[in-house]
Amino acid sequence: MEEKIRSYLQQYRTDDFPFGLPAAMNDCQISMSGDGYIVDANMAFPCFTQLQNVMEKMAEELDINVQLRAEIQVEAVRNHDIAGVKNIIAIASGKGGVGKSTTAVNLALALQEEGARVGILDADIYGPSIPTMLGISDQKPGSEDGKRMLPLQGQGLSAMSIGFLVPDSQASIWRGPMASTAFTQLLNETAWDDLDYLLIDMPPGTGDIQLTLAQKVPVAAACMVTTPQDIALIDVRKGISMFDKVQVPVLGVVENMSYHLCPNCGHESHIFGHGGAESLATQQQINLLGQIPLNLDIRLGADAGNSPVSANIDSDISQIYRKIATNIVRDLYYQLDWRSPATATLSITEE
Ligand SMILES: Nc1ncnc2c1ncn2[C@@H]1O[C@H](COP(=O)(O)OP(=O)(O)OP(=O)(O)O)[C@@H](O)[C@H]1O
Repeated sequence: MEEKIRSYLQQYRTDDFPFGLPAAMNDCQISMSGDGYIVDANMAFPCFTQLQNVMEKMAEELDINVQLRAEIQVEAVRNHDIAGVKNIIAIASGKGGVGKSTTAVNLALALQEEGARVGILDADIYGPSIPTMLGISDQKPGSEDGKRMLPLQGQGLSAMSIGFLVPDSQASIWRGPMASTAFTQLLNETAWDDLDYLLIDMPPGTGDIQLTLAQKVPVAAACMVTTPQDIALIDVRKGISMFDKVQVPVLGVVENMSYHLCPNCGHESHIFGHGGAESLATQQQINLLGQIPLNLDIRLGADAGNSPVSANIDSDISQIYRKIATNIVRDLYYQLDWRSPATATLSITEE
């Protein structure tokens, strides 16, 4: 039976496991326990939900009892010297107000639910909103060694923001170079605690500050957040070309406020237009990583520092964010991790 289980995992194919399960695993041990089996899976990217789905299908198809014990062991896809962080992912938008910060926080929490150690860095020097969204705006970071600040903890995430350090009114008068210096200090002088992923909530837009940040920070990849509206989509194109300039791969686009689902009758209305992000993704040859509805719980959660992702991990909203979060780290692994079977190997032979 152990062989059957291995072969099932080898042949299993979905978007998350396009080369079968072993290609996404660091290790897999199968043992017998009572009248069933235990699968100890060590995965290369966080994907608890998808893995659980595989196990349930396998139990049904092979007609066996299976218990899953999963661990996540992520590696850095890019070399850098930011201590305590493996991979940095920029969450960016071409324009303000599309829900970038809300999306960044909820994706960070979703990644955490999927098994990763996650942090979030608020690069929005002029309008830091992460402290409020995590419900920790009244806290101040401490330090153990007098050199590096300890990140604050909000809903399990390690967080750092200029909002913890100076009043809003003070940061808003800083000029570009001062703002980007403040940001690089926040990144370098925080004692990040062995994070698999650090999500950076980028300032909206594609001006000088954004370009400097994209250049200075060793970002593994970026994700763009947009609404389906034309004007927001035009700005996304600018964002993609900004990251292209500094050779940061853009994994894809997340469409926020994509549709509204009527809580009474279930009718889906496309308030800000329909299909925009999908056609943009096709044109720009990037992935549509997912679509998030306009939802009252998302707005209330962001205001109250109580995200719907962690408030109810089985809710539809939570599942949407968790799938998008897995799509992002999955693509990071398959497209950029040197250990991934999809990463080309280059061999040079001497004539
Ligand atoms: N999917 C959603 N459903 C309902 N409300 C949302 C959703 N996404 C974001 N919001 C709300 O939209 C407003 C703007 O969101 P947010 O602050 O995240 O935008 P932003 O793009 O980061 O803005 P800025 O450009 O100022 O940094 C907030 O009130 C937030 O609660």
